[in-house]
Amino acid sequence: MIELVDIAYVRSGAADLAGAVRFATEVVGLEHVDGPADDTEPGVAHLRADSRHHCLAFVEGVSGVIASAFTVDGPGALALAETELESRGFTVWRGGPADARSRRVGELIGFDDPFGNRIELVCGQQTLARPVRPGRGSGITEFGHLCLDAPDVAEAHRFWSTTFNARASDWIGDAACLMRIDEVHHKLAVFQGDRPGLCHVNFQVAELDDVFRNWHHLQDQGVPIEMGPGRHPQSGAVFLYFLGPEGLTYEYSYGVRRITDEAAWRPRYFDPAERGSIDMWLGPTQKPVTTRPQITRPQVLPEAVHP
Ligand SMILES: CC(C)c1ccc(C(=O)O)c(O)c1O
Ligand SMILES: [Fe+2]
Repeated sequence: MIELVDIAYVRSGAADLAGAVRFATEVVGLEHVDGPADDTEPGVAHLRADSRHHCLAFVEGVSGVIASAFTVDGPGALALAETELESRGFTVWRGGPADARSRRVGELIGFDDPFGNRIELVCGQQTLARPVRPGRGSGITEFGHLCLDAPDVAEAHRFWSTTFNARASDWIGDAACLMRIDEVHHKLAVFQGDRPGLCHVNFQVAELDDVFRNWHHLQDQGVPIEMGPGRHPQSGAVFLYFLGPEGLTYEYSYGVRRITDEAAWRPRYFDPAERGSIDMWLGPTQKPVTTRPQITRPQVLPEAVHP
């Protein structure tokens, strides 16, 4: 069993790098950390929400998620994870110094989950001591969770809970499973989708007011709102989903539950057919825009693995 400590980052291709960065800073409210003092790397932009050096990286190229990353405890844990994954039949790629530098981690490995989502495991993710300088005052406090697409959610849960320490916090039938790796209700979610992909990235905001203030701001900017504001009955969070460039869906949320009594928590099973199972406020839950770019294979798999 491989112990995931936290989520680390999402790395995504961007056909229009400048446009993706502009949206992530001026609309979403992340910090663009690259600058003269940060050993700028051409074609790569790092976006920051909290003490992590970055939680979102855009790489100039074909749109679509490249990898979703988690931290493990250190080089020893990473080496054990590599052995464990290989013994389970996964082809594991070990990143070189340039890969690690670009991701601001000490070491990394990568593999494809059973559904084709590229996952990276890292150790030594760089922490920035200086306060976050948000591109806009959206109230973001933290990279909250990432949500992957998979055709079979129960199978995805089986994978994440047997290979890793992910535990189901709640289910929405066969539509979604919300999983925790620490006290936070979920840091990883899997949503039913025909193909692998990134369903959304989530950012926690400081106040309830931020969700509604951001909602107005996004509407003023003509940003497509995909769902919300509403309240998820699972985590109890007030949410807002919106569509950014490159087909990337962002979620703001406020008030995610923490599961402090691990032994007492039992996952609940919500029926996706019940009105209110996704939004207790009974707002429309059908996403108007569902154009997630297909993952970009040439960027996803290093040549060493797939010649
Ligand atoms: C609909 C998606 C998968 C979903 C459901 C519930 C929560 C939550 O309880 O916070 C989410 O964050 C989701 O993204
Ligand atoms: Fe979410």
